[in-house]
Amino acid sequence: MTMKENHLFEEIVEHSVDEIFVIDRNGIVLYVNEACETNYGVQADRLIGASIKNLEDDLFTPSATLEVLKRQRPVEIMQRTTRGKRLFVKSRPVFDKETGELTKVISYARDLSDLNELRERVQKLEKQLEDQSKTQGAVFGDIIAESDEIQQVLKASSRIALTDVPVLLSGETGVGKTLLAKKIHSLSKYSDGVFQEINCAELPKQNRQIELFKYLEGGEGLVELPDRCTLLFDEISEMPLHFQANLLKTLENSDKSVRFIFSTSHNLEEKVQNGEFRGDLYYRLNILPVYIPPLRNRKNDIYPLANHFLQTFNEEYNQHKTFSPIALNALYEYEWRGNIREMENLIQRLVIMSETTEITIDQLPSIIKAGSISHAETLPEKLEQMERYLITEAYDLYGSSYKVADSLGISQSSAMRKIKKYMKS
Ligand SMILES: Nc1ncnc2c1ncn2[C@@H]1O[C@H](COP(=O)(O)OP(=O)(O)OP(=O)(O)O)[C@@H](O)[C@H]1O
Repeated sequence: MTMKENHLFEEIVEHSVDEIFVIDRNGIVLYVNEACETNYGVQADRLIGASIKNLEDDLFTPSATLEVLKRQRPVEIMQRTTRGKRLFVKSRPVFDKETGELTKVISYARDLSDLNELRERVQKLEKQLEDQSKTQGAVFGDIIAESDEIQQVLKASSRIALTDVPVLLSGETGVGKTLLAKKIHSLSKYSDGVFQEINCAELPKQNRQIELFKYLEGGEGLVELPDRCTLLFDEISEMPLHFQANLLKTLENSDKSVRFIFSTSHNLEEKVQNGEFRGDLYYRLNILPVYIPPLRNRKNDIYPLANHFLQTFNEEYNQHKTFSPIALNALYEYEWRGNIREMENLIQRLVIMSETTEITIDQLPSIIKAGSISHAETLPEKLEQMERYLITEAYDLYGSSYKVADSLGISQSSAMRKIKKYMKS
């Protein structure tokens, strides 16, 4: 080895992150590199010449080197230092080639404290995630519920699910009343029975449902219900008046083997005032009312829902579509009169029909494009909308906060802040 090579070699060993520790056959320290300072808080030259027996317990425990001296073979152990480090130590004996006697023990120690800490943190996070998905899985399942409004609805529903009292779900068309009814069924003691939907507007036309009704009334019907079941009377306000009388009787005589859920997208109270709905039935149904707000009043759900449907239809049609930020922003601004159903149908159509991987604003229906900066009322609202539009458009175009800052003449940190504000997804 040349002088230069020797020097290089020394440097490598000296600066190795792993500690290198060498003792002779009597357990006297011959060499230790500078990693020992971090592991034990003692400088290397104070250790050289010391006996390993004296160092054990004072600096670390147990000693891998002593084990090697005893057993004359390689040893791997976890060691704890008095500085609180956890070291993984590999110790190897070195034998004299001629006599075969042990001459030295070389040990390599790797500090695993950080790794352990990291592992503990990961384990903790995994546990948190598991707990979270357990509660969400149990209560929310596949219902997207980012907004406080819908979380309140879900909380109330999971309490309601534990009772057998009739429930009245109200909200505009497509807000998720049927989905929620199914959720209540799945969380209730009726979940092992069937969930049956009855469309009240269609009632006079459907013989099977009339038969079901006869059965519920206690008459002899062709339909038999299982021991326990949930019946969802969809659009209850559309039920003809003569059926309403039957329903009232059924509810009064119910033996609790059936869970009744009613849904309406109309104002039942108004219908009562107009004489189109029986008041006595209304009060009977309205014991546990649950109102699901329209999507435009719970904007926090828009991005998660859009992403959820994009993912679902991407999987279904084996696609990898994404939304351009500005298209996503237009979905955010839109009024969604048809609520979640409208969004679901639109995204399904876009995933199937879009010819590009990225779905851009010009592929959206013109009503959505047009609305994207229109309905702000006050000056601050209008300014914010304009800013949202400009930021998302610039980001859409350039894809970097630096270029957005440059093109709009603002600082990069301000561009960054605004991108985060307007483009959370
Ligand atoms: N929070 C949600 N997360 C995921 N999907 C949802 C959510 N809410 C509704 N949906 C979906 O939107 C569609 C419409 O929902 P649903 O049929 O339950 O609405 P509805 O209020 O019963 O409508 P209608 O009054 O017209 O009967 C369904 O495909 C449903 O799965």
